[in-house]
Amino acid sequence: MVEDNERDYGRNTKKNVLLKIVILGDGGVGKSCLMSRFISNHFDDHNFHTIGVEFMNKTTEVNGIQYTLQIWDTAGQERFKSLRTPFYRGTDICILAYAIDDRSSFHNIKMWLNEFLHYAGVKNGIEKFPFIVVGNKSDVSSKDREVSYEQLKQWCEENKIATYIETSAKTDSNVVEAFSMAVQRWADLEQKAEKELRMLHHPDTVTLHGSSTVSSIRATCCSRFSNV
Ligand SMILES: Nc1nc2c(ncn2[C@@H]2O[C@H](COP(=O)(O)OP(=O)(O)OP(=O)(O)O)[C@@H](O)[C@H]2O)c(=O)[nH]1
Repeated sequence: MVEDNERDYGRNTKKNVLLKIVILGDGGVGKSCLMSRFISNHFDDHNFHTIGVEFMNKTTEVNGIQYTLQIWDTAGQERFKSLRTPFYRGTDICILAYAIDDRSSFHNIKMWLNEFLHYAGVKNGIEKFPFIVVGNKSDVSSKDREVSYEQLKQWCEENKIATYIETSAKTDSNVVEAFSMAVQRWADLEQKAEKELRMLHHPDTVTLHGSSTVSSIRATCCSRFSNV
């Protein structure tokens, strides 16, 4: 995560959490359009390919916590690989995008996942990193659809990715929801990691049968204080 002096996750909801998000996927699936729909609620029917990377910031609130999202739109074309991969390090959330009317972009999600894992240096396992798979262009007619929602769901289950959604940058369907889901997933995993860390440093606080971690910690604190 990008360091932020104001950060105080989980305690003071008025403070700001800064998160770096990268959007990966084949050229033409709509990564730039997803970013501009989310940032400025704008859709441009252009056909320019991104070269290298571009990033933009947006402040948003999820579950009462304020986040500044630094969103990195990357070039999906193979020839730009060396320009985009150096920017993967330090990423907090990875959006893997495909277009629902383009089967090959869906099959390539695995390649994008592996490229990200390699260059971002993610070592803790896929299930511990906040990935979200986004099937864009959900506005296309059913005769043009080449990937079903069921296939998306199944692929994510097989690949241990808990968060997925279909969007349309064109009609503004589920775009804000996709980013909110991604942030929520990050927050859930962060909370889980903090809990694990607490357990590691205070192993004596979690072994009381039938009591929650919080009450176990409280119980330990009280007995320590009462000994003073
Ligand atoms: N029907 C439809 N078209 C879309 C949608 N999102 C993007 N497009 C179109 O898809 C084309 C490619 O969109 P981009 O956002 O440039 O795609 P990209 O993934 O950023 O492509 P690269 O920069 O080459 O990696 C453009 O012509 C967009 O207008 C969508 O939700 N629905």
